[in-house]
Amino acid sequence: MIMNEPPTPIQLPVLDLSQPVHPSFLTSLSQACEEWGFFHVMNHGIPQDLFSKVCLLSKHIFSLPADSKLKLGPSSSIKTYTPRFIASPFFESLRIAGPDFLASAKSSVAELFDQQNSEFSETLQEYGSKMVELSKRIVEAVLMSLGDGYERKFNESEFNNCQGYLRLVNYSPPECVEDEEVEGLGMHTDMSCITIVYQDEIGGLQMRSKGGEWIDITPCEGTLVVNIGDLMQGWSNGRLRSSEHRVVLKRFVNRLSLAFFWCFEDEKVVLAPDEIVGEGNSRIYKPFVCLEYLKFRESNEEGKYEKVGYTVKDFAALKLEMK
Ligand SMILES: O=C(O)CCC(=O)C(=O)O
Ligand SMILES: [Fe+2]
Repeated sequence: MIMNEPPTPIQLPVLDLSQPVHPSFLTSLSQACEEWGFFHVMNHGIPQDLFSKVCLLSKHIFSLPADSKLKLGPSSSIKTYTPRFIASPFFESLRIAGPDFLASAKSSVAELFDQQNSEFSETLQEYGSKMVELSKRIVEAVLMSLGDGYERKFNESEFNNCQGYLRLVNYSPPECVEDEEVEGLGMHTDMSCITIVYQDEIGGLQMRSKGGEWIDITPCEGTLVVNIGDLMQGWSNGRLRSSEHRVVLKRFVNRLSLAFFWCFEDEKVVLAPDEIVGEGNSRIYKPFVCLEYLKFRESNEEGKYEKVGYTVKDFAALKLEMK
């Protein structure tokens, strides 16, 4: 009998921020960004205690009664909360927007509690500002991986006005499920330049290969997951891949994640610089305004997360003339 070989586990590169990036590492980083659009980061400067604290505070918020949480959205003026049954039956999230994470957290907290809960706002402020610093360092490494000196050329000029927001996500445990695999968040690409994800020890995040195979991204203590988003795919003329991913849940198991999205400013015109396109290569996207793309995505995917098919390709791909 011929046994099928088990699939080779994918070893995504781990960017180690405690030391200068080695040229040989840049090769694996650029390969991973091109092939998978995913990699890990370690020695990122965010202490485990801070993750634990943010998770604990998030759990407390998600455990509040539904009518309290609904004061934060989706129909209220503040709109920071996405309840279950929008993205999926299991997914609920709270958004804290930068650059003033403190003010953003405070405005949600003020709706939820009679008294000021300054611990929540201050912790989220600390987490948000650390994530901003981390995002800048990661973008720098990604630019280095694209070519010698690109971080010096483009980091300031193109990425200086980026902004971040944080999504605290709670996945309720599926109970009676017929299928073995339950999607907590269906297949999608992120609208960001890069996304940095902390997932708890449960795991469940999966990336999709170019061939359509789902590959587990197993949690590893001390590392964070980084993925390339659509804005970066557009800006890099497709050299960096914004790959589809999803979250699968285990029966009876609750899952929590913290996703940080680092994005261009709304008014930015996203256009790959000539050097990034490279001589002799065709431009595959027309220039587009960041906010217009975000609006395009929002108008196409409300309540349809599991069916997401629209990406930067649908929005900005140039129809190449056949020769
Ligand atoms: O929950 C996760 O691990 C990932 C969430 C995600 O992909 C997203 O919010 O875009
Ligand atoms: Fe995502």
